[in-house]
Amino acid sequence: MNELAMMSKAMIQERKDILLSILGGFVAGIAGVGLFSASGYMIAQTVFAPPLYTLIVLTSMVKLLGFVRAASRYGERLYSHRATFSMLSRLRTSFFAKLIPITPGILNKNRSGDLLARIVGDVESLQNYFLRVAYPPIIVVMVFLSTVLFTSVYSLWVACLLVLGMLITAFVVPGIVLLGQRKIHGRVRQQRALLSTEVTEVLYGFRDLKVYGQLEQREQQLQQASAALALEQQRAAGHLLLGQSMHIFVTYLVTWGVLVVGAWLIMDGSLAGVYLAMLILATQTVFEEATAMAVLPVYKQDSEHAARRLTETVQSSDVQPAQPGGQCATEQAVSVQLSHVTFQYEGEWRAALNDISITFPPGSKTAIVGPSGSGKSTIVDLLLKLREPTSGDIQLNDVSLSKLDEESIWQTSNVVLQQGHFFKGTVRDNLLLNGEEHADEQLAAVLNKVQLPNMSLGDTVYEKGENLSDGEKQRLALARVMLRSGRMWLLDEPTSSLDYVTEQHVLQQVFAQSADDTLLLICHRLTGLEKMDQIVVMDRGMIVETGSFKELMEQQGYFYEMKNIELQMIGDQPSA
Ligand SMILES: Nc1ncnc2c1ncn2[C@@H]1O[C@H](COP(=O)(O)OP(=O)(O)OP(=O)(O)O)[C@@H](O)[C@H]1O
Repeated sequence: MNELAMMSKAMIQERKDILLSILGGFVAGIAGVGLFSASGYMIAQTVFAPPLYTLIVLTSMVKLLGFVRAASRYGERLYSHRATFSMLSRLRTSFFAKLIPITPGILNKNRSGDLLARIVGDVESLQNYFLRVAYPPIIVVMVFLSTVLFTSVYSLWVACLLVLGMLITAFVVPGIVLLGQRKIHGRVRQQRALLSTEVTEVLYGFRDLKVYGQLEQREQQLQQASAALALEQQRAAGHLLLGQSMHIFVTYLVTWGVLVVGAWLIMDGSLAGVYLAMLILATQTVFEEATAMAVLPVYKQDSEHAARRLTETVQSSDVQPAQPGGQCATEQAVSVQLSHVTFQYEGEWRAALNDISITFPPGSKTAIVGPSGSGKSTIVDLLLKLREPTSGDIQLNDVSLSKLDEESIWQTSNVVLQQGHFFKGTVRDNLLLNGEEHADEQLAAVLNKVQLPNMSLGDTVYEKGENLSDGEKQRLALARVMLRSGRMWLLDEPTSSLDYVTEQHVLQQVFAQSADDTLLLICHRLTGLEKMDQIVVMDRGMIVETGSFKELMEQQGYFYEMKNIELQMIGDQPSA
């Protein structure tokens, strides 16, 4: 199965532990068959009052085999689980490595709860592929062939009966299990993803659901999803039980068969009666060792389904994984050039950006303004290589983004996104997100610059910055960015929640620090734009005007109208 190629690759890397676990499993299986055969033989021998030394040898053998069985079973479990956990860790690492560069595309398509279920549940399920699908059959076949060889020394009929029983165990029972399994195929996984999705939606949207009076209804949906998952889990468990029960049935059927054939052979004189108990116990033990075969199809399908969902996740994105490329020079301010850039979100009928061409010279300060939805934030996403343009080219320092390593772009960028994320921890943790070293004095100074003098570095920040006001979050995001040394500033509405005075003070600090750098400021408010080198006015994915504040006001076009409306709104006199 193609989807499981990643699992096979991981297994090859753990081949030493895998070989040791197969060896351990084989020795444990053989020792088990030997142990019970020797016990059966010993019980039968006691009837004939054998010499003491015979009993001593048999008893010692039973004890020794018991010890070997326990020790090798322990070894098998130890190495197989060690291999499994190493494989899972490799899979997780490679899955995350593929996932991270394509995250924007993935979040477009998957609900976060479903994604969570995939990342945690599906990767975890793959452990069953090795532990219950890949290596147990190898051990079963080896132990079984050895047992058939052993029984054939005493009776070919018994050996044939074992082969017949094993064929039923290996093909008929799993076949029946597989038929039923198709019906419940993947339903547990789907229900789990659904429940995870419902839980995240309720957690994220708790306040809105409460205010809109929808909480009770969503709680009911949550309970329904939980009940549906429990039902599917019950069905799946029942199905597993059915497979195991059928296997036990076959085991006893074959054991009875050996008893009948053995009795017949004894009467016939072709088998010594003392061996009958030994053959019966050997049969029962070898079939017990093969229990894994009955549930193998269930786990095989489950692992395939999990692998398919994981493969789909990392394939289903409009963004290609990054190819290592050139480095963006950090010692100089960055020049940015967009040439005929068009971008369309997957599944959208309208382009978010339509044939945009614009240059931001090194060290320039540009404001991008325009109505909501005009494509301003999309430009930032494209510049950060979080998305690829549908057509056209973007160049940083005259090098196409497609040739630049995205890490190097991020390193040279000081970014404040519209919805910056804050992590559970302290203010210090959230400031030091970039991994750079900064003394507490530096951190406190930067908090001062963004007008957060009362916030101390040890203050707790809740997940998503729940305990901070929107204005505090924006100032903390600006403080975070001011600790970086990038030469390209991309600020997407960084002060939209601040009052005018605080906004001007904070922006002044940002402009002072970025004096020699290229800066792009996306904003709705048109105040304070006089000092920008260039203002880009956007509407419906297109650039409708560019120029300095003075030029645009003189043109009396789109920007002039916007400015007048703003002045009227705040009760100022419209411009002449
Ligand atoms: N993830 C997405 N999937 C599909 N369409 C999107 C996505 N993000 C944005 N869009 C659409 O792309 C267009 C441009 O969005 P963008 O966020 O760039 O606008 P904006 O000018 O930054 O808006 P705002 O000022 O409200 O932040 C909008 O029509 C929006 O609906």
